[in-house]
Amino acid sequence: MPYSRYRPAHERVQLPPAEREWPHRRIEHAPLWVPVDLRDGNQALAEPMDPARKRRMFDLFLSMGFKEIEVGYPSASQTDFDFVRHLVEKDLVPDDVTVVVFTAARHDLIERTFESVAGLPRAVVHMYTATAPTWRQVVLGKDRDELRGLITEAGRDVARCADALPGTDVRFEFSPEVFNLTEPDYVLDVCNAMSALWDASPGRPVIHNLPATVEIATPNVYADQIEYMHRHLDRRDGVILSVHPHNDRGTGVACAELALLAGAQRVEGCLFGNGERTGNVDLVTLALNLYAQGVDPMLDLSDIDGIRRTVEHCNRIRVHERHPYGGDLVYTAFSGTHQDAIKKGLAHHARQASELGVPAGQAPWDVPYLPIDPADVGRDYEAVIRVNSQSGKGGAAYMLQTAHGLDLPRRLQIEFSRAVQRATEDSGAEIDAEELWGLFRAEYLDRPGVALGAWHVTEPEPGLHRFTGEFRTGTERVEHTGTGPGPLSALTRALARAGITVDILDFSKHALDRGRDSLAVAYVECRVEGATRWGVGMDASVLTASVLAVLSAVNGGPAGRIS
Ligand SMILES: CC(=O)SCCNC(=O)CCNC(=O)[C@H](O)C(C)(C)COP(=O)(O)OP(=O)(O)OC[C@H]1O[C@@H](n2cnc3c(N)ncnc32)[C@H](O)[C@@H]1OP(=O)(O)O
Ligand SMILES: CC(C)C(=O)C(=O)O
Ligand SMILES: [Mg+2]
Repeated sequence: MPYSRYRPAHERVQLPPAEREWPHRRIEHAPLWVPVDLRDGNQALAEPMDPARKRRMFDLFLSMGFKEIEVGYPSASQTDFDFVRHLVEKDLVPDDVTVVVFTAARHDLIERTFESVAGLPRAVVHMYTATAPTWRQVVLGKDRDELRGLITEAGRDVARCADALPGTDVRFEFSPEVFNLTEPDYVLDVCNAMSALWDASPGRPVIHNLPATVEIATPNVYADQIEYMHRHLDRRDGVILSVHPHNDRGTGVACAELALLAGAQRVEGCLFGNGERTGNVDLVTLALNLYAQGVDPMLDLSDIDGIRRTVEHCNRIRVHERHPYGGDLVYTAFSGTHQDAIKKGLAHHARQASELGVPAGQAPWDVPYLPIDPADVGRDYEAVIRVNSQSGKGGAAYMLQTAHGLDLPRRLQIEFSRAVQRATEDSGAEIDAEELWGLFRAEYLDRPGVALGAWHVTEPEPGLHRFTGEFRTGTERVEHTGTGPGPLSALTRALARAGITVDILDFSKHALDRGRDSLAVAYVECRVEGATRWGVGMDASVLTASVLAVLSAVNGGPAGRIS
């Protein structure tokens, strides 16, 4: 591969003088978020959104709490123009929301843009022109001064059109497209010229949006470029410094975050990172990254699957299973040690919440392998742990616990996990909660072998129990009696008389759910004919569950013979 054709970023970008405070800063509040899905995202779709899909996306933005929304490039297509008119004529823009319309720096396109917003109380007109050397020379055919002239002339057009639209409070946005490949002194000069022309002031700030149109360097370089602008822009308190990262190197999110450290106040991006080539920066990830640091993201992401469904419907592109925060698999652990840690972490979290006397959803979050509580974004815990051949004891135990209320003793978890591993290795597939339950039943509850007919336990004197019952295998039936200090020891004596030697090593039981009619489950670890294994019994009566558990252990090995 001819890698030497490519130049490193430091040869392509004139780096600004190094004045950097951004490495020492922290992001302590959310920036102004601006979704550009209806423009930048839409222009990258094989099948651009029709009016119905555009409307659905717009309504989603409102429900999530966006206050500034880029709604299209109305001079470029009739669909975009009509969509802006639809918003105006149906009065669909709430009082606290401002729409942004996008235009190139061309007189005819600017005029058409203003036609589209007539009747809106507020709008941002966003004008762009590429400023980087290759674009100047190859695309626009202009030198630095000529291009500056073209931009300022179009800026005057924009201001004139705004004056001619008295009912609409127009604010201005300028994007030096490919800012990140433009010489710092040149782009600073052009932006300052626009601030002067549009009279940027705190009461009517101008937005300077500095795109990494094509990502070409590590995020620290973008941060340096943004900090340089932040420090040197004229009328800084009359400028909203905005960023617009793309994701060509896969570091769009990092660029946006470092840019915020470097002084950016506003971020343009798309939900789940749709957009040209590898996409615009993903606003969902950015917002939830803040959330995961304890910062209010100022967006409602509590139904992430609903948001994802709408975005997938509108874009006709699916969100990847591993996509941060929203993918199907991102709150799921398959591997044994992760499952074990999550299971312990969730139990610890529940205990902490009850010690603090707060609901689990309010208690501080510190669960291994889960950066946020899946419930906060509308995910449930059931999907957190899934079982395949790489899963250990914890995963299967967690699934039996959440789906069926079973609290398996640790050594039983280990024993059952071997059966799970055999089953999943044979199939090569994942096992779902229903299949796991079927396997558990077959392994412990429905074991063939010795069964019990009629039986009863009496306590002829305190501390002495007598078990009498009919043991059956196939057509054989024998009745035996045994006595012992407890009902189970009496049972083991009766079994010994039937020719089966059983020692009880461990025993535990619990109710399956609260309430008087609930089932009881008993777990018993036995040495049967010299081999140690577990049995499980389930019944409305604790005693019956315990007796069945012993028989389950008996039946766990080679078929027992009774005599
Ligand atoms: C990074 C970004 O996302 S930028 C936004 C890109 N989005 C889009 O292009 C989507 C919609 N665009 C379109 O539908 C069309 O490009 C239109 C309708 C806007 C213009 O179409 P046309 O007039 O046919 O021009 P076309 O797109 O072929 O070429 C662009 C022309 O505008 C010039 N131009 C490009 N960008 C700009 C700009 N920001 N400001 C002024 N002129 C520009 C080019 O130099 C070229 O001029 P030339 O014809 O004299 O060589
Ligand atoms: C803001 C505009 C010009 C843009 O989409 C880009 O540069 O990526
Ligand atoms: Mg873009």
